[in-house]
Amino acid sequence: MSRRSWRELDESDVRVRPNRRGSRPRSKRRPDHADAVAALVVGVDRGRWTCALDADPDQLVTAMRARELGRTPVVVGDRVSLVGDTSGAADTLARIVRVSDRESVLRRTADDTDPYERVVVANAHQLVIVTALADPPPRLGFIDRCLVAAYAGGLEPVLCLTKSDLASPDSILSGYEGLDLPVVVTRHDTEPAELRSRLAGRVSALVGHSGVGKSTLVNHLVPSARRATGEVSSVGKGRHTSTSAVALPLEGGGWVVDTPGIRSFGLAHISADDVVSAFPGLAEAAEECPPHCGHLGAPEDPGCHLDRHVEEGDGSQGRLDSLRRLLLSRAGQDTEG
Ligand SMILES: Nc1nc2c(ncn2[C@@H]2O[C@H](COP(=O)(O)OP(=O)(O)OP(=O)(O)O)[C@@H](O)[C@H]2O)c(=O)[nH]1
Ligand SMILES: [Zn+2]
Repeated sequence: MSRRSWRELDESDVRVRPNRRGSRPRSKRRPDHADAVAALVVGVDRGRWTCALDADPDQLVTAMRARELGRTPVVVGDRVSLVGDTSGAADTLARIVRVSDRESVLRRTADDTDPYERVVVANAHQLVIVTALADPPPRLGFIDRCLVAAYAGGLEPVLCLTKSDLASPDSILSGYEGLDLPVVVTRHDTEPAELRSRLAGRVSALVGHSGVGKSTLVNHLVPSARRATGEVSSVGKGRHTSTSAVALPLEGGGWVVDTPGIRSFGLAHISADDVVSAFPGLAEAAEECPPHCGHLGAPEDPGCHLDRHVEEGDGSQGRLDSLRRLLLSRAGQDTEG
């Protein structure tokens, strides 16, 4: 069975210019950029990329994309090579000449203003799904869609349940027992120590609907970021309206990537097998399934081997149920996301 991996789904791959047979070689030799320096993209704004040299938050440089890259997407989290003026001094501009292969990709979904699914964060190790326990009430469909996006994109999901002063996490927790999903519970008046230790030294993308307390959380984690929260309302200090991702440095190492405006994920291109492959044990069992099995079980997939696998005592029913709920959310049967 051939499994597509997120690597093959990377949009930068499909945009590679075809090597037209018979076209004359370019007269100008491509520079090899032996003097290029490594940097991490931490922000993108209208054709300018903010890059941290050697991923050091104290060495920020503004860069443009070198012409030779064409329209190669460069997003927050990308590891790039810079040439030119990398002093970071005011009004200087370095050039991005290379984008490294991505270790993971988080895509936002296509919408009315942009019909393409696009990678919004590259190379994040984890996806922190921020959900309030109340006000606004939790949306399980959103969590499920985030999980699918994380598994398919090569990120480890972490569920962060906020506003625990308003409601208990118990019922939500029971809904995710079947998954090996780390859960942290937070509230605004308490230091998020457990979350902080999960983020240390890693790149973590934070996603969540408006009002769940994501900015409050980010301000705990990165006080210098001063993300606008729901309480800020005075004119001129309004809530941030930026819709692009930004990486904020954690003290002691690691980055949190805030993703304002990104509320749903591109799942259209994700196959059932992409999701199943994130479930060790079930993934191997699925190799016994008939061709093109969607793994939903009867009536859709009556021959799915996963049912037999669990009946024979080799896997837990709860875990299979969780997997199937995710497969359904991928198939668009849940539209909350
Ligand atoms: N009771 C309670 N309220 C909280 C908690 N965390 C945040 N809030 C409040 O919830 C509201 C929304 O918080 P924000 O941090 O702005 O939420 P957000 O997810 O960043 O929302 P956007 O800025 O719209 O993206 C604010 O009024 C916060 O004060 C919490 O743990 N408990
Ligand atoms: Zn199957």
